[in-house]
Amino acid sequence: MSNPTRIALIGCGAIGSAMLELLQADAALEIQAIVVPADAFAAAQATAERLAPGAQVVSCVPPGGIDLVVEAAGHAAIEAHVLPALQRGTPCVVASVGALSAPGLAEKLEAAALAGGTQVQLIAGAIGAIDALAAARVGGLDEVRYIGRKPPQAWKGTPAEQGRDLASLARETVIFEGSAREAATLYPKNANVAATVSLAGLGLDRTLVRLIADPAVADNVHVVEARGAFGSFELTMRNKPLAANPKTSALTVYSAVRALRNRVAALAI
Ligand SMILES: NC(=O)C1=CN([C@@H]2O[C@H](COP(=O)(O)OP(=O)(O)OC[C@H]3O[C@@H](n4cnc5c(N)ncnc54)[C@H](OP(=O)(O)O)[C@@H]3O)[C@@H](O)[C@H]2O)C=CC1
Ligand SMILES: O=C([O-])CC(=O)C(=O)O
Repeated sequence: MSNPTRIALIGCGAIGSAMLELLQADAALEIQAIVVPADAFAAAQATAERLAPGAQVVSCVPPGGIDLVVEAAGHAAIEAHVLPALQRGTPCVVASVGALSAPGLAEKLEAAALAGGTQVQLIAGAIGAIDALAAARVGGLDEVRYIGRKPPQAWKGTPAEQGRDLASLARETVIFEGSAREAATLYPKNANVAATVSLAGLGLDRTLVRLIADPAVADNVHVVEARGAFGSFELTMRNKPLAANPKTSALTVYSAVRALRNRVAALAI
């Protein structure tokens, strides 16, 4: 049997710890390091002892002995950890796709990957049909719309709280309408999907986004409507949120685990 792929996981929150739980079963994938800020060390150590006893908890991706980096931490972690890893030649898998809404960051990621002779992979995360959308782009797209609908509690700690009490919303309320770039910038923990849909499709500035707080739903509901030379599609996802973070859908965890498993699988799908 070949040596396992040695992984550095950035972030040990709702996504990171759920990934560790699932990856315990994968002999071909070995968590070598868990990268978290100093104030999250104790909690990450406790999680590592339970789910990845061989992993060291550190504040930076170790410069050697890592074959693959996976980010599940938030936008700031891209500049801090993903760019340097790419420059060193380590491939990276990224969940915080909304970070690419910052001017110049996509170009910096490409330049770092080119300099390191490696690749950065943006996962589909909480949304589906990214393969279909990216393929449809080849033939030309006319319009792509994305609607993100979540329960009011999922919008806590975001600009959606300005001028309204989320807890007392009686009916669905549009909290944002605009471009995917603005959505991903204003809602870094809630609009990664908006960025992913736009990067696969019409781009951050031409993708129309509506975000809704809806007391009538319990799931994170994502709708994509696309039209172009290929024809059209409408996609609705009703994702179960993670108990540890209602902003985040469980599918994001499965998408990240799938990305890692596909990197070592003899047959990938
Ligand atoms: N592509 C997609 O579909 C989706 C993407 N996401 C992205 O995934 C990210 C993580 O989600 P989730 O796990 O639910 O969030 P959590 O807040 O539960 O966990 C984030 C973790 O990352 C750590 N962290 C924060 N900043 C850094 C940093 N600079 N370096 C290393 N670790 C850091 C946090 O530490 P501490 O506790 O100290 O802050 C925490 O351990 C989100 O911020 C979002 O950007 C989320 C949902 C869907
Ligand atoms: O997990 C989800 O449902 C989507 C999400 O938070 C995001 O787009 O950032």
